[in-house]
Amino acid sequence: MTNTNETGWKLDNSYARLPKTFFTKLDPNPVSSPKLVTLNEALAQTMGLDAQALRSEDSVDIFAGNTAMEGFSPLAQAYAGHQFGHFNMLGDGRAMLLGEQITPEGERVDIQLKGSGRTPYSRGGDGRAALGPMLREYIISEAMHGLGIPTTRSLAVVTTGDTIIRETRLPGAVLTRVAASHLRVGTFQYGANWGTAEELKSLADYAIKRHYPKIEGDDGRYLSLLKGMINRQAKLIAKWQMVGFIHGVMNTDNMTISGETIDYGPCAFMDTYNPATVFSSIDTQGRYAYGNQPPIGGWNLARFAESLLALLHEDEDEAVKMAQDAISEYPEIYRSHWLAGMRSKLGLFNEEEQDEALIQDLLEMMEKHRADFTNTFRSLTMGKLEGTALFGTEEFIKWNERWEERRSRQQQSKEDSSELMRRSNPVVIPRNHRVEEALDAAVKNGEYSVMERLLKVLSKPYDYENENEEYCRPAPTGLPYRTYCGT
Ligand SMILES: Nc1ncnc2c1ncn2[C@@H]1O[C@H](COP(=O)(O)OP(=O)(O)OP(=O)(O)O)[C@@H](O)[C@H]1O
Ligand SMILES: [Mg+2]
Repeated sequence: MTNTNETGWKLDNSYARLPKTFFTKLDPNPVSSPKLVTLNEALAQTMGLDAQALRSEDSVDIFAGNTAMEGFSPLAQAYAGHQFGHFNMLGDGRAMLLGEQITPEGERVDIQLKGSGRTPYSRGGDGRAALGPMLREYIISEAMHGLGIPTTRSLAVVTTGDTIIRETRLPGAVLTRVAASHLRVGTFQYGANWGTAEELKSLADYAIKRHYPKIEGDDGRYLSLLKGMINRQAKLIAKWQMVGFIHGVMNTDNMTISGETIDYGPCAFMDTYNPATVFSSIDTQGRYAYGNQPPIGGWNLARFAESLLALLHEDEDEAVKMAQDAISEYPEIYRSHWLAGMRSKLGLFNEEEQDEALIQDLLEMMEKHRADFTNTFRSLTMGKLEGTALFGTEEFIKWNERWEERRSRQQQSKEDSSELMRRSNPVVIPRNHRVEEALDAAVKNGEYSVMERLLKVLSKPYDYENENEEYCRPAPTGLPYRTYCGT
């Protein structure tokens, strides 16, 4: 047990007060020689934690799961999930929830270790994680935060000193993840399938209290929870589409109730615009391709709705009807978030009926001419029409005239419109080859400066003052980029 007062930990564990079916308490699961390799000082500060104290041996032992914090017993959460459409019992097979930090702002955030060893939900797995994938999660989640997209955060990575065995032998690591919570659609699916109606109700009320407090105590709160989730997920997925983020494994256990992006396993950012883009080596059917993310979000929300049926109405037919009515609104809700995002990317404030056609026409040309997604919008923002064959084509020149005309048909000035574009079109994204370069240096050579530099650039992705040209270039063409779940 470690006394943690000096560090600034102010922990609670409200999750442990839920019915016991939702978790299993765990003992620490020590690793041989933990070493802190990266610490998110800015995040630590917003959480009321002292960065210096977090570097101490005692803190590193906490990050490694070697010791528990005073008065707290960690736990593994139970959940289920549809993985590539197939329903399974899952749960934290390689993670433990340490507790919830109450920040100086009064917010409650989960502190969870990922890669911390076997749990009762590990099935055949070793409960461990490799250094590369944990650093990758750190980089991409922090990049998402920089982009202004709701996401779990990364506080620290420690190496364990132990080797883990995958296709090769790899250095083991533990990531400390910070999240609004780790409640997933899969947590509700677990509650609906393996819990009693009362237990499911406790879970739903708990989720409402943490994430939808405005509806707490309302009579129709479970339907409001469903509608709130539909809106948050529609908004989240629209934001992913705006920056070309491909999650890669949108199973229902990887969709949060808070509306944060979670699980940075096989995700990656699209370079050349093509809705069929898939990076994950296991997604052979393209289920989670860029262009499929919006409908898959709807599919997952339908699974969430199913898990709530018992709470929606005592009459089953009535409950099904309520769920269906809510779910049927998702496509339109998503579309309005997507349109709003795309209008901003094109510097448009007001709404005109022809806007969707204007946007679709640009996207179609980008696909045809294999234009880089991020750099096309960056060039449009800067008014520097170079860098892609698209800009030289007659069809683009015509489109450009239409766009200019459309921009002039609004009250706001051209300068305001450009400013909106600068806020909506990132200059830098975590380019796949840049991420790989940073990981290579860290994992193979223990050299973290490449990653630190990358993180710094990614923390200000809309900074048009420093163009960071070398971080903007797409990968040299070669083999298609492949990602792996990293389990
Ligand atoms: N090495 C492992 N040992 C035991 N269980 C594992 C291991 N890797 C993954 N799992 C479990 O397999 C399931 C699906 O894994 P998935 O890749 O979605 O999650 P994850 O990356 O481990 O975690 P998270 O969703 O929390 O980011 C989860 O229940 C996870 O805990
Ligand atoms: Mg997962």
